Amino acid sequence: MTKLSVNINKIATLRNARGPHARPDLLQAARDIERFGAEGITVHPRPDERHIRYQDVRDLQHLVTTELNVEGNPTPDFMALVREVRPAQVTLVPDAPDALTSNAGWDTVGQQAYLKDIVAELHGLGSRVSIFLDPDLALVDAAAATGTDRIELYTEAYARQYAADRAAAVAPYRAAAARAGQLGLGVNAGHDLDLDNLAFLHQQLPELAEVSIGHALVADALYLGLENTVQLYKRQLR
Ligand SMILES: CC(=O)[C@@H](O)[C@H](O)COP(=O)(O)O
Ligand SMILES: NCC(=O)COP(=O)(O)O
Repeated sequence: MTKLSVNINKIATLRNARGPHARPDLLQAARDIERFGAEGITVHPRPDERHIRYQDVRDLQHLVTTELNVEGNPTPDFMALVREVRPAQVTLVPDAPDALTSNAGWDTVGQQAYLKDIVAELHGLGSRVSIFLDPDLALVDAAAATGTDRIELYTEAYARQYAADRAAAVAPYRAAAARAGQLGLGVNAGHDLDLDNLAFLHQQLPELAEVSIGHALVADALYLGLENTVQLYKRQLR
């Protein structure tokens, strides 16, 4: 079974347009998303706190009853936050502070020693660790050597190529997921997944443990409603 973790960054973006206590109520949205059937809540606090604020992560830790997945670059501030919150899963993403959104996976070959230390510290906190990376076999092999539990396949390239040639788009992801499975790594995926491209990825990657989806899901909810949208995404994963 592939779990759906809903990324609520964009709900925070809407709230922040009117200040920290404005509507929509982020915490209530997280509770409702779980009630509507999501199996996890994902947040990606960025250094400028333009959507998820560090305090949101602290608050969510007390109310999420499924799994809280906290994504980010393991800067000193991020590490201080996860030491305090001890999320069920930490997804390491090498994004620059000024990145509009995540735009690259880890170089697990060049940064293996660094990642190994971070993974060990996160394990000491009791968190499962996932490393965001492109679907490249050498990167998967090097990720395994860091001691990470999972990888998160960065699916922007898949999403971009999907309409033109979905078989070609998914091919490197199939190979990377299969290699991860052989190495005993769990496989997550995320970025730009939507109601068009999700079902095919799920069919093609039997190893897929979890997808984290935010931008498209929140945009769809404007038209379809949040409850209906969460259920439509879950249906793609059957
Ligand atoms: C890790 C990743 O793929 C991102 O998609 C992400 O968490 C979304 O971040 P933004 O909501 O800031 O674009
Ligand atoms: N890890 C990916 C994620 O959380 C959501 O990405 P997106 O659906 O907002 O592109």
